[in-house]
Amino acid sequence: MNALSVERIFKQYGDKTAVNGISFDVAPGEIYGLLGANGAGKTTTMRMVLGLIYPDSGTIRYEGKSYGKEQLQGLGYLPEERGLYPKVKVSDQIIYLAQLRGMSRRDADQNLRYWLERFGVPEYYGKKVEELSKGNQQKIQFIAAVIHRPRIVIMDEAFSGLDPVNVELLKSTVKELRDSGSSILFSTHRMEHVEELCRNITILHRSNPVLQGNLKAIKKRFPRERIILGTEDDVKGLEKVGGVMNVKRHEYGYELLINDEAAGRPVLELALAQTNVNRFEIMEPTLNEIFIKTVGESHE
Ligand SMILES: Nc1ncnc2c1ncn2[C@@H]1O[C@H](COP(=O)(O)OP(=O)(O)OP(=O)(O)O)[C@@H](O)[C@H]1O
Repeated sequence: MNALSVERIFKQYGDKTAVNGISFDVAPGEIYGLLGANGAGKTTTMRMVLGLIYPDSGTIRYEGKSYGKEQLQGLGYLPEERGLYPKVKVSDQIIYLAQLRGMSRRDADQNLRYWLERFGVPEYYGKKVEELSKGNQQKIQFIAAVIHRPRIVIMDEAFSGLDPVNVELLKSTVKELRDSGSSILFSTHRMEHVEELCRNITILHRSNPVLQGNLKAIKKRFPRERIILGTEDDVKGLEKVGGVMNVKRHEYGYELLINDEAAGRPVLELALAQTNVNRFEIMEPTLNEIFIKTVGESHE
């Protein structure tokens, strides 16, 4: 059974449609990517999933059931706008939040200590939030979202404002949550994070779902338009090969834009006839390229 099933949800604010009939399913132990430009409808969708606002129509099911107290306790939320109390001690507010979600004080305390250790900051237990840097406050916000071991975690821009070391730390934690069976609905503008974490995605554009499905399958549907050619020396005549649209010289060799994958073989043969080739790859489109194409095209 799906952890989360969203079926044709709509949300209107006055005459502005914020979410126009989006459906998707998230399996247990899956990280699902919700993508879209600013204002596309991601946060509104997440708020509906969280039960903070109601859809005008459509249904949301949590492990097959509709929203109730038990579902609320099974949800965790990392909001885009961080919402901790600056003057309150980390331990007081995290334990309070965990208790609101049905956890005993003792378990909450134990979990909080585990997570602070996990993030390498056990000394924050007794500190006020305002005493921590922005990035470290974010770790505490992350702990607030997962302290009660929710089965479904909703993360809006989970890694924004973090340095690269802490991005890696939180990323590994998100994978750990997934591997322990939690389902994660994940929104971000950082496509490389989606490529690394998400199995299935929805791209929203101006409130509408415009591209949806398994990320690997989506990538197969888009043509390969780039060749990476690693060479030791110059290669002459690459721009004359049929199907080659553009040739860029880099430190490592060449990057070629092509309009036909069949250009690959003659490009490789031409290079091999002139020098050693240490890398040759007809690249899959990146999610970033797919995103720009999709959103650009439907914009037109
Ligand atoms: N409470 C509200 N009242 C009126 N309009 C709203 C409200 N909430 C959202 N909207 C509108 O709905 C649309 C979708 O907004 P939403 O915040 O869901 O986008 P988003 O994809 O999360 O954007 P971002 O990436 O900038 O966070 C926007 O046009 C926004 O202005």
